[in-house]
Amino acid sequence: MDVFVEIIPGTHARQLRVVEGNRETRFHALWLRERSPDAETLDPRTGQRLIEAAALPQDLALTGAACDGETVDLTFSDGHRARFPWRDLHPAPPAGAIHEHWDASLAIMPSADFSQALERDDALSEMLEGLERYGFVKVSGVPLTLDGMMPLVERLGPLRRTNWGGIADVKSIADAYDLTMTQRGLEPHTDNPYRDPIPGYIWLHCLSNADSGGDSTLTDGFMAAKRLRRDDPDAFDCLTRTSTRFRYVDDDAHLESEGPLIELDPRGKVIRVRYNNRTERIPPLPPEQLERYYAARRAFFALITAPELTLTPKLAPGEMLIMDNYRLLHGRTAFRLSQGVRHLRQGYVDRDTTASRRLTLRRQAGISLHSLEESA
Ligand SMILES: C[N+](C)(C)CCCC[C@H](N)C(=O)O
Ligand SMILES: O=C(O)CCC(=O)C(=O)O
Repeated sequence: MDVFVEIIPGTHARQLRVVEGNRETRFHALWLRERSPDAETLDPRTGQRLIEAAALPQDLALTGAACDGETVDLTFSDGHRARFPWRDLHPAPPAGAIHEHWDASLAIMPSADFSQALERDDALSEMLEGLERYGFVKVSGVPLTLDGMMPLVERLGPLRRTNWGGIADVKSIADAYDLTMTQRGLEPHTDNPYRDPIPGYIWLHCLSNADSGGDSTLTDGFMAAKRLRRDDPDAFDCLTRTSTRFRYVDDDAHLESEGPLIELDPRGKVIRVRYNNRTERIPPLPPEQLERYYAARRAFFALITAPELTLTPKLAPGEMLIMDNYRLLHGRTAFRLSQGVRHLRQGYVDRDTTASRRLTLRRQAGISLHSLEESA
């Protein structure tokens, strides 16, 4: 296979081309200089940068480039010499989209076994990769104790505490201070968009369910957003540009936050959905804007409640859903208790905590992080 590097002509020697067969990657001279893998540039122990990247000369250029198939040897106009392992400048092509968007036809629900994930790193890794790919995972065999989920939470890192404490009850009670504590159905929603930051992952553990009703509903918000973008681009545009507000108030707390129902990154990729009818308080925008917003929200609501996009698992005692709260909408059907009690427990875990465990498990298993890093 033909392998070579060259300083690209006509770029003031500020770009490098790395070629292997018919695959080529281009690099900026400053990018290469600030990542030079040597002990003056990057601290050998932490990998953190020692030089100030923003203070490098803006016109820094490459003065030499060679490759022997193993190492790329570069020199720069500031006299620096950098040697990169070839594969660091030529990562394997990205392994494809890590997110798989789904609808009601999803054949196999991502699932995990509590004690296996607790005891075996490969099972925990599989659980977290499934969670990343599909936005949720159903865990079986969770102990039927109040904090039964806790040992598995602790495999990842800290539980996020809130004004409701650590792991909290979701149970109907006479004097409900939140509508989740009634026997009402709950529309598909994301949790707590009135917090900042919004909880990353929801862990919802069933201790007992109602005989009739109380089924869970799950919708892939990224799939719904994709459909909206395709079928009603004007509505999509409106929901990505209108910042709405959410509010939760009880005797001890006043929580408020705002953001769009569909949030994009600077490249236009959907990175988060928010939806919580019970607590949304859209500001009094000019009526023309609201007119458009209400039509768009209605179109989005039709999608997140569409049976062809919705899964309806019913949690049995000892089952638990872990859900990506930036992607998934969850809800439940109404129930009526003639006897017994429907008792769920819920906890939150942050996104960085969850991602960190997934990535360290990958590293342990020797799966390259390279393409992830470079595409990030
Ligand atoms: C029952 N307790 C108050 C502890 C939790 C309430 C859960 C949060 C709510 N379902 C939401 O829509 O964000
Ligand atoms: O009761 C349920 O099944 C779900 C509760 C819920 O959606 C919530 O607490 O956010």
